Amino acid sequence: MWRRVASVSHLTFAHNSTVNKNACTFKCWEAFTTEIPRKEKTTYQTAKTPFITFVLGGPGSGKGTQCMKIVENFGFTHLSAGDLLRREIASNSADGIMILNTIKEGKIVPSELTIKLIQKEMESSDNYKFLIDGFPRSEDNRKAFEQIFGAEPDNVLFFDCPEDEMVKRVLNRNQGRVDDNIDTIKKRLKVFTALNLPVVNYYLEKGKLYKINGVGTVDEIYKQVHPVFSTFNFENQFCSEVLC
Ligand SMILES: Nc1ncnc2c1ncn2[C@@H]1O[C@H](COP(=O)(O)OP(=O)(O)O)[C@@H](O)[C@H]1O
Ligand SMILES: Nc1ccn([C@@H]2O[C@H](COP(=O)(O)OP(=O)(O)O)[C@@H](O)[C@H]2O)c(=O)n1
Ligand SMILES: [Mg+2]
Repeated sequence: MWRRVASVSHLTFAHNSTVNKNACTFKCWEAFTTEIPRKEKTTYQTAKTPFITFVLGGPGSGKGTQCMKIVENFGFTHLSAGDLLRREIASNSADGIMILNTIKEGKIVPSELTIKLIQKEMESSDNYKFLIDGFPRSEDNRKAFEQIFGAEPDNVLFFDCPEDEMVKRVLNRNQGRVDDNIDTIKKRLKVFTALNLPVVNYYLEKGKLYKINGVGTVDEIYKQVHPVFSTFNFENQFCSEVLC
């Protein structure tokens, strides 16, 4: 029988990443000593190192839709940067108006703000597998994430979809979003090409990018996505050190 004894602000990042322990959260679990005698070796099950996937693609390329399927099949926690920003607007926070105006213009919200929202979600999660959807949307987003978290993603999905298909999907999305109109979509597509594609190329050069053809049915597209995750043995992704 296991019980959670600590949830402190450290997440240990992937084995191949620089570790900034102050940025994150880990959970440790300890056996009830009354019920299970302590063994010589260790009685601790250490936290699993976070597994981070960035999910990139233009507006309407299907990021959110495919993330839902990855969640169902692989138990990831889905963090959509856009959803977190919209939640911030809805909560009437001090930054709400600025975020709303930025989204209406199809521009990028200051990186520190978006990262703070992502970080908060990760710290309060019991999970260690995260899909970070719609982030990083610029080189500034990417560099700020690396600086603040001291870590890089384990892998990056990129949904490659022609503009006319993306426009069609966004205009039919019907979620009442302030940016799902033709004027804002045109601006978002320009921002995507100018600011997000350099991030895609950065991860391509690093060998971390999985380019997915974003045209086809949801299931056809997911058939390309599934093998990206089925090759990982998540169960063995433990911390390399004893943390508590
Ligand atoms: N393969 C697909 N074919 C047709 N429509 C799709 C497909 N994938 C997603 N959609 C629809 O397109 C819209 C945009 O998808 P979404 O997942 O929200 O994209 P993104 O998060 O990249 O903006 C949604 O209404 C969604 O239901
Ligand atoms: N990293 C991010 C992600 C989104 N955003 C803003 O939020 C908007 C909507 O993002 P989203 O990811 O929900 O959009 P979709 O690609 O899902 O259509 C973007 O157009 C940006 O204005 C941002 O500023 N920075
Ligand atoms: Mg989305």
